[in-house]
Amino acid sequence: MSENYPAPAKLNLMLRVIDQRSDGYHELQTVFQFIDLADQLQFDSRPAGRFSRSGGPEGVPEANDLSIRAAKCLADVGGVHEGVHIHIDKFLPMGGGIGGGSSDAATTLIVLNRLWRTGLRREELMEIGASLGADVPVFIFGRGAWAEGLGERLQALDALPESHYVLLHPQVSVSTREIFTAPELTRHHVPSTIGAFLGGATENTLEPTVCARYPEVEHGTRWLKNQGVHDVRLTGSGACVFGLVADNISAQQIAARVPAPWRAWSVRGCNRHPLYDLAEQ
Ligand SMILES: C[C@](O)(CO)[C@H](O)COP(=O)(O)OP(=O)(O)OC[C@H]1O[C@@H](n2ccc(N)nc2=O)[C@H](O)[C@@H]1O
Ligand SMILES: Nc1ncnc2c1ncn2[C@@H]1O[C@H](COP(=O)(O)OP(=O)(O)OP(=O)(O)O)[C@@H](O)[C@H]1O
Repeated sequence: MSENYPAPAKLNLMLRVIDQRSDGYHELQTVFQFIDLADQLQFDSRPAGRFSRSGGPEGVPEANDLSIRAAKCLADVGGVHEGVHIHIDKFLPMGGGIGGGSSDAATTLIVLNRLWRTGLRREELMEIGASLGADVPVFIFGRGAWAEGLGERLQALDALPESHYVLLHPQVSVSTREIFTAPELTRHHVPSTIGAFLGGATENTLEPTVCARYPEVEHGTRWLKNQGVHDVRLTGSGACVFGLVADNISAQQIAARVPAPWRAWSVRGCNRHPLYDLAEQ
């Protein structure tokens, strides 16, 4: 039986859209923190040119899976004459704003770089990651971070409180692309600072657009607030919302009360990716 490798989710503890570039992408400021909720991946060697997947996200064809795309990119860049079978035990909701697909891709790059002995440095893996999606590089960077640009200019924040959160998925899937292309989205905000974030400026400026288009997200936010959860906000482009609680027990009690079909978890912030040392050369 092959080894299990985690692909943890992330939260955006704040997110601010600063500007729109001429190619349509948006300049952001955001704070990333990992959480202890993860997909689990297994890798089995296959002959050159053979790439396959089992398990994994429902409705995503094998060839489009970000983990398979990541494996193929690494094989190309590294001149690898091997294939791989990837099994994904999927626990992270899709279109949840917690970076499930991106994290699967990052774990694939980190693990295959070892198994295939491609010997790429962390920065090189991050570059491959950036070609797959804006959220991939931070999972390879492996530390809680302040991010700018599309999320690729990263500054480690190792002293973020590793708080307990309740994370709620209101059973809708939000397309990141839909939110960023929405005509009503406010695209220009005055840049913030790490100091302002640490002082409590934790707004996600995508939230009004997401809540207007997906009322379930607003209902989920209200439900968490009614349970006494503090500082409730959207992560990424949603659909998940999360907020602070004092400890694991309170988080579990609140999560257990969540009305179906919503789902909720007691999670804890982590400033280090569980595979951080595996990516270090
Ligand atoms: C919202 C965040 O989750 C915050 O961490 C990320 O910025 C989104 O990262 P992601 O899901 O990896 O997004 P990508 O797959 O790279 O982009 C999906 C689509 O969102 C839009 N997009 C994404 C990121 C960005 N900074 N500006 C954009 O305009 C683009 O239309 C793009 O086609
Ligand atoms: N292994 C994978 N797991 C999940 N989604 C995948 C995967 N591979 C490709 N995808 C595609 O990526 C899309 C985004 O999925 P993901 O779970 O990363 O969303 P998200 O949590 O909203 O991400 P983000 O916060 O990065 O916007 C899915 O709708 C799916 O089509």
